[in-house]
Amino acid sequence: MIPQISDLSWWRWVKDVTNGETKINTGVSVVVLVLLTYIFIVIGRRMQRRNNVDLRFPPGPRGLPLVGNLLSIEPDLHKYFAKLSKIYGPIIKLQFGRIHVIVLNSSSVAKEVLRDQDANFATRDVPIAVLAMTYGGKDIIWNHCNQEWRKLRKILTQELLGNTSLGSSYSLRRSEIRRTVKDVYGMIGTPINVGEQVFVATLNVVLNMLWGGIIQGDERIRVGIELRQLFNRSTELSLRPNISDFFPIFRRFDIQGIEKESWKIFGEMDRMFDSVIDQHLKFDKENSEHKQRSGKDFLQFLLELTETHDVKTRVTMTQLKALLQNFKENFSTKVVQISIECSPPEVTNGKENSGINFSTDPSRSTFALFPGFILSPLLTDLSWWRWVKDVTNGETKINTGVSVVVLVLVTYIFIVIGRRLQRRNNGDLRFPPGPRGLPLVGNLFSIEPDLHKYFAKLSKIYGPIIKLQLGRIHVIVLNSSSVAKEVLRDQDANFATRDVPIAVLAMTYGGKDIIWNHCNQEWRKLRKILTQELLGNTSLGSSYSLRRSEIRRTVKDVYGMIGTPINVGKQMYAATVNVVLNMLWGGTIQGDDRIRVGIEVQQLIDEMIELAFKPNVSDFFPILARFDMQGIQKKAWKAFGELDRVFDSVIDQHLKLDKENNGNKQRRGKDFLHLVLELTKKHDFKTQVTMTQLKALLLDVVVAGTDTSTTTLEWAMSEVIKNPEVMRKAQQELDEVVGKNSIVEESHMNQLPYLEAVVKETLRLHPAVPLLVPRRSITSSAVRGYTIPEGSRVFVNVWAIHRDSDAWNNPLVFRPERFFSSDDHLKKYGNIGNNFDFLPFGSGRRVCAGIPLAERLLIYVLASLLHSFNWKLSEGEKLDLTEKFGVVLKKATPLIAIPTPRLSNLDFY
Ligand code: HEM
Repeated sequence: MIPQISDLSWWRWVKDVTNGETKINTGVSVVVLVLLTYIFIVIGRRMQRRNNVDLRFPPGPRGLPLVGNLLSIEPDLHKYFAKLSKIYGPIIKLQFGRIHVIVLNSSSVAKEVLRDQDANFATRDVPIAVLAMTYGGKDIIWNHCNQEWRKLRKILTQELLGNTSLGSSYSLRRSEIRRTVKDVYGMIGTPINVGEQVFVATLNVVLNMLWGGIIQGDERIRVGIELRQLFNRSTELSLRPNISDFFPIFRRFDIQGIEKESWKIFGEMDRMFDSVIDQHLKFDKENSEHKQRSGKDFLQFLLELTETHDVKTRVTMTQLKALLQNFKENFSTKVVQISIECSPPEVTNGKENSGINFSTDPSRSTFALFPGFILSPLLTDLSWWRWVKDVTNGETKINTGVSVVVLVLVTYIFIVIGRRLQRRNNGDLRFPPGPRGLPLVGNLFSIEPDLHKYFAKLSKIYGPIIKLQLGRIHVIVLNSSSVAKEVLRDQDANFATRDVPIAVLAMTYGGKDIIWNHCNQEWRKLRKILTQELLGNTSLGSSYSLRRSEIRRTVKDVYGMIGTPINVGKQMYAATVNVVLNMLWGGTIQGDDRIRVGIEVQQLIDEMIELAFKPNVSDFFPILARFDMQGIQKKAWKAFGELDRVFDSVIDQHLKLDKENNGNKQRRGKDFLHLVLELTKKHDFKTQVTMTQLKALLLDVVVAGTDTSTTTLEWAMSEVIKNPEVMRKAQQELDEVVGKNSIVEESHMNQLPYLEAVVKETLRLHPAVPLLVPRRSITSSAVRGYTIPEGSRVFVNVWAIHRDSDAWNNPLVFRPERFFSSDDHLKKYGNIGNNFDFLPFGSGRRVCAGIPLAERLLIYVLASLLHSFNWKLSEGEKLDLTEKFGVVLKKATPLIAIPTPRLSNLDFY
């Protein structure tokens, strides 16, 4: 691709040829450039659209270019959507400008979205006007599903609207309701505006609960009226369709003045809240010794929370005011009017539409000012277009040549200006800092192969959170434990999906496994099966014999090579793969057959991991995906097909064996395959597993479990050999716990704290997955005050966090003892995933699902090798600890070491 761009010979024809000189013909070049750009954009969009066809969007009416369905929607949206659903079915898609709109019209699809995929749909799309009026969307209604939202919601539902609190504010409600009844009684026999009466009563009740403890009488009524006006204006503005929402590039023009008006209302409302708060604080100061006297209203309660030192409940002044804002729904006239409309006819004395019919009065309808009405004059009045007429002969015929050029130029200018504006707008959003990239490719050409080190280097310049642009992908890298905590704990739900590379999609049954699935019901089910059914204590206990036999075989194999240099990594790899495969289907295939299948699976998995993480142009520029320029997708499909056939054949063997041994199933011992095949026969939707899901599960265990464990073991052996004192202490512990007249069993694991510390220290200094498995942000959010755009690929640089000298003493030194010392952070260790200085298995809901097996396996293998043998390097050999970056951080050169036996009883080998 690069040579083609730099070879500009094709460009030379643009030279001015009329006088034979080599000067560039500027006029022609500009037109050609514009035309090419236009053609490129049109083709790009076509291809993207074709690609999207594969995605299969929900059906819906076709829209116009640019505006989509904006001009065809009807004012009563709810009825319009219901009408469409009769044609297109219960789930429909429309396009409002740049916004994809999805409408769910039946309870079953609503259930799928609101219950099964709740986490994915739990944020809101904040209109620009609302953003201005809600402290940047910091209230409960508009906030993302983050820690702040959780805290505010908890305060509202448990503290303010909890049973006790509501009970104690009953007198405030009662007095207002009684007053309303009295007011109505004063008007009996005469027509009254019921909506107005209900509204005043509601307003007074809510204000009394909010700050009735301090502000009373006329002052409260004045504040109430003012607030009511402000709230009504703000509700009207936030619901008014805004061109800036549909076409974000127009935002800076604020064509309808909605944003300006919103800021004005917000300013007035904020001042009003400030004044009420000031009155409260003043009152508190003056009556400091009699605080209880006036009873606790909500505001007083919230103000106390601003002073608490407990971060879990402390609220900032902004959050307090955002919470007060949320009571505005109680003031909305809309609510009252709807309730009246829904009342039986006798309430309104049989008169329909008594001036307050919300849905049929277009002047009051929310959608009366829909952009269709704003855009249509512009689009229908085409007089501005008439100058394109051919004026040379006075006729009114359109001059096609001129029109095409003008159209192309206008489109081009429009696109360029649009992009500029968007870029400037993005400036307001304040993305995390990072190195400047080139147009189109971003930072693709400046990244270095050892990504973890490159990111760590950048973080020294730009700080703990950085942004890069790789083609079309926004890449966010978190390099410190505190930002990692903000993302993986505080905003876990928003970062709990993964960005699936195209090759992975091909190799994981369309991303249907645990690792790559979205955070949906399928993922939850498979994860539960893996962690509870397959890796639960009982199941792991009953598969111990399968692990034990493999480890004993490895010890025997090593014994066969004593005194000679052996490739430790290779041995570890064979041991781990055999253990994992034995647990997967050791009860099904045995002997040579299992070894043959093992080798085949090993090769395929190696190939698949390499393909999955190879930089792929199709990932960086999705419109090029259909060309598969590097042939990665093709290779991925091939490898996947082969592995799928292996899985099918093992499953077939299992089913055949089942048939042959009908009624005698227990004989074989329960391997994973047996357990999951049982689940395919279930009729309970919650636990039933399809064949595809079964194979996706097998795939995950092999992919996630083998390379990570092998690599960690090779690093651990390297560090132990490099630090003889560590080897001595570990062996001493083994001799004390196991003794030299016995062999290591898994039951010893809990009594080997030093060896456990060796494993932890290995995972700290050489985290197997140095950047975790990248996450993807579901919606735009703020981290450390920076905007993380929706759909960003997020890397957590665990390698850098584990070497941070603020968290670790002498971080580059291998010292297992630090896990016992009180001065190092890891005295807290034990809570994997909660200590953000130590994240070898990640954290949050996507934390590694294989921790119980990984822990057992790592300590058990290491203990067996150190208990049975002494290890040293060959004479003159130097230990090379250079890393080789990949999704799994391996040793660049294999560890070659010589084992010598430690146990005198040959039966132990
Ligand atoms: C030394 C051993 C291992 C290490 C260091 C390790 C590390 C990790 C890491 C860092 C992640 C990503 C977590 C995140 O995004 O926050 C992960 C995910 C995962 N690991 Fe492991 N892992 C190991 C062993 C295993 C084993 C033995 C299994 C299976 C039996 C396994 C199964 C998984 C699965 C299924 C996921 C995806 C979880 C999800 O996305 O919900 N891992 N692992």
